[in-house]
Amino acid sequence: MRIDIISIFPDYFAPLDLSLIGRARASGLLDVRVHDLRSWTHDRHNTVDDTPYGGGPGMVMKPEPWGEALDEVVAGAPARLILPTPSGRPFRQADAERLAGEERLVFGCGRYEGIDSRVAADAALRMPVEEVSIGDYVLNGGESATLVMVEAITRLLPGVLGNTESAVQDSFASGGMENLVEGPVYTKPVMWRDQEVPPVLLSGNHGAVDRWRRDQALRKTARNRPDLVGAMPEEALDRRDREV
Ligand SMILES: N#Cc1ccccc1Cn1ccc2ccc(-c3cc(N)[nH]n3)cc21
Repeated sequence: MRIDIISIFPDYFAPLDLSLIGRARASGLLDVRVHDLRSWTHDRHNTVDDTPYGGGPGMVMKPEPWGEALDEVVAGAPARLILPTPSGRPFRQADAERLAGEERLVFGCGRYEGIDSRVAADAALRMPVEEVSIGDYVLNGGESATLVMVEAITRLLPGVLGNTESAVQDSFASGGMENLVEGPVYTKPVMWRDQEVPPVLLSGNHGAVDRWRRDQALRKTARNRPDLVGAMPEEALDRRDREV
């Protein structure tokens, strides 16, 4: 997969040189290229913003640098443009799985009060464009949202997670009945500050461990994410779980 990121803060993406994504890039498994939008400005001050038509607070990102940047970065090769924005469609695990199947993604990171709306409209003449929100809160720009989405997407690519991790068992399994959050996890020592590891996990009884883990996940989901429990089909809850 090739990912291009366009931003006025390219250094924001230094974390993509680290850890699993950094290793995947170094091994050639993943091709991530970060571009400074100001490379496509032509004035002395490298201007990327201007006042909003119709008045209002703040500034809006000018369309010209974006148009030239996308023309050069995409360069006719099929790519999907992802534009983080507070007003976008919610980004979910199912979107991460869907986008992990793409050959090329381009992330356009806005700042100020956003990017001139004609940029998305013009790009949509040549490629699929998605305006996406990572949550109902307002960030200062698209960079953090892009880091979140790039991590959620690329961790699903074959070979990116090491042998000790697995995306298969992740919670938020999209589409299946197990719309559950992760339950508690434990490791050595068996006793720590007067807290012992639940004995079932030491029993070697895999059936009992699986049932216990599912029960704990249901309880945690009911406690922290009642919205997910409501969406769970009745048959997914056995009699014991209905007491949660
Ligand atoms: N647009 C806008 C905007 C509108 C009003 C106030 C502040 C901003 C800042 N901003 C500029 C670019 C940009 C990109 C993504 C987000 C973003 C995404 C999520 N999920 N929250 N915030 C915010 C962004």
